[in-house]
Amino acid sequence: MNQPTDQREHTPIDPARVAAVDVLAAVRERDAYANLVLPKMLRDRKITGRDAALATELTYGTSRAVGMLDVIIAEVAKRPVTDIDGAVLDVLRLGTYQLLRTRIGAHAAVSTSVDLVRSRSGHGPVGFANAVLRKISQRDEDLWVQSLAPSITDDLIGHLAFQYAHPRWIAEVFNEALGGSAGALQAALAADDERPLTHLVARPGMITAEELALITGGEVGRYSPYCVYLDGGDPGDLEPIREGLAGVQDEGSQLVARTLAQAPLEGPDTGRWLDLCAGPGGKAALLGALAEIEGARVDAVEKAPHRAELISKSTRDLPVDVHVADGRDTGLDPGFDRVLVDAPCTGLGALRRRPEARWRRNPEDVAELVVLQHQLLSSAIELLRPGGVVVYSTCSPHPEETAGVVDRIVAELPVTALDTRALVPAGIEGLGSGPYVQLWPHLHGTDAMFFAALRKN
Ligand SMILES: C[S@@+](CC[C@H](N)C(=O)[O-])C[C@H]1O[C@@H](n2cnc3c(N)ncnc32)[C@H](O)[C@@H]1O
Repeated sequence: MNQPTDQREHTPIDPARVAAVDVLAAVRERDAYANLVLPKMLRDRKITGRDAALATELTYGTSRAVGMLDVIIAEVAKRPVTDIDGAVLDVLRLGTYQLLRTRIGAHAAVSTSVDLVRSRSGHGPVGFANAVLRKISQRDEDLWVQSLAPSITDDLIGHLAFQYAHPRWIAEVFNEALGGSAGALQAALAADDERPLTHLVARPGMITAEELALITGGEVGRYSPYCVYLDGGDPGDLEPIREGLAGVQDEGSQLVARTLAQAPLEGPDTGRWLDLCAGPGGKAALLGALAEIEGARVDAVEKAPHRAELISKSTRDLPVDVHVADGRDTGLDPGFDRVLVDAPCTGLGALRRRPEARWRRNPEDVAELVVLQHQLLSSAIELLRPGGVVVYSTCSPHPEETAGVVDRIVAELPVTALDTRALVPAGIEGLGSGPYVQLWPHLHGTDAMFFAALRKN
C-alpha cells in the first residue's frame, strides 16, 4: 500500500486521494496531462481495484470541473484562487468536488481534505481549509449553481457553461456548431461533463469486435464494426492490447479511418494511401490493418519525431511506412489514391477524454490552427491523383476549423465534396444536413469528430 508523502500526523490518508492530489499538483505546476500521469502513478504505486477507481474518478472529475470549483472556492474564501497557496488549493478543489459531485459523505470529504492539507502544508492552513470546506458543504451543487451562475434568463449560455463546468467561449462554440438550439447545447455540455466509456478498436484481420468483447467483457460498439465499449479498468492490462491485436480508439476516429478506406474512387485503387498527420498512430494502425486486407500500403507522415516513433510502434508488422516530415512539404511522389488529413486542432471535441484540456485552450489558438489546417489540406490535394479521395477530419466541432476550412478549399481547388453521411455505416441518426459529418457525445456517444470526404476532379 502506498503511504502519504508526509507522515507527521497520525491519520493515514488513503492512497486514492493522495494520488489524486499529486496528479492535480502535477497538472497545476508543470502543465502535465492528468490522463497520462495518473495511469503511470497507479501502476508505480501498485494502486488497484477500488482505490484505483476512486483515484480515477476524483482526479478526472476534479480536473474537468476545476473552473466551476474555483468560482465557488473563491466566493467562500473571499479571495481569488490565485491568492491561495497552490498545494492548499489542490486539496480544496478535490474536497469541493467530493462535496458537490460525488456521493462521498460531507464528513469524510472534509476530514480527509483537512488531513491532506495538514500532511502536505503543515498546521498553518488547516483552519482555513476546514472553514472553507465546511461552508461549501452547507449547499449542494444545484444551490451553488443557482447562486453563482449567470442568470438563466439573461445569459443562458453563461448559465449552462457554469452548470456543466465549461469555459464560456467553448459553450459559445458548441452553441454555434449546434445551430443555436438551447436543448442541444445543454445535452452536449452535459454529455461532455461525464466520464466517457473507453472505446477499443479490434484491428480487422487480427481479431473481431465480437471476439474482443468476449475476451474483455466489453460490449460491441453501435456504429463502427471494429468497436468495443469498456466501462472502466486499465486497457493497458488487456492481453489483446498488449499483443497489438486491438487498441484504444474512440469510435468516431474508427469511422474516420473506415471512411477513408471505403470511399468510392474514380478509377482503380492502386494501393497508395497516405496519412498526412499520423502521430501517434491510432488511425494509421487501423488504416494499416485495412490496407493489408486490400493489398494497399500506407505512407504515414508526422512532423514530431517522438510521435513518429509512436506510429512505428503502433503499426509494427503492418504495411505502413513512417516518414518524419512536414505535411506541407513531404517530398513524397504525388499520385495517392486516398489521403487522410487528421489535422492538428483545438481538440474541443475530445474534452471529456482530456480532463483538464478545456481550461487550457484559448480562443486565440484557433486562428493559427486554421491557417495550418488549410495548408495541410491543400498539400493533401496536391498529392492526390485525379479521382482520388481525401478525408479531412478534426476532433473538434469548431465551425472555423471544420466546415470553414473545407468550404474554402472546395471554393479554391478542383475538388468536389462527397456526401460524407452516405459513407458511414447505415443507421447513424443525427448527422445533420450534410454534406459533412459531425458526431457528438450526446447524440452518438463518440467524441465530437468532424469529417469531410472530397474527390479530386
Ligand atoms: C490530431 S493529431 C493526429 C492523430 C492521429 N491521426 C491518430 O489517429 O493517432 C495531429 C498530428 O499532426 C502533427 N502535425 C502538426 N503539424 C504538422 C505538420 N505540419 N505536418 C505533419 N504533421 C503535423 C501533430 O504532431 C499531431 O501528431
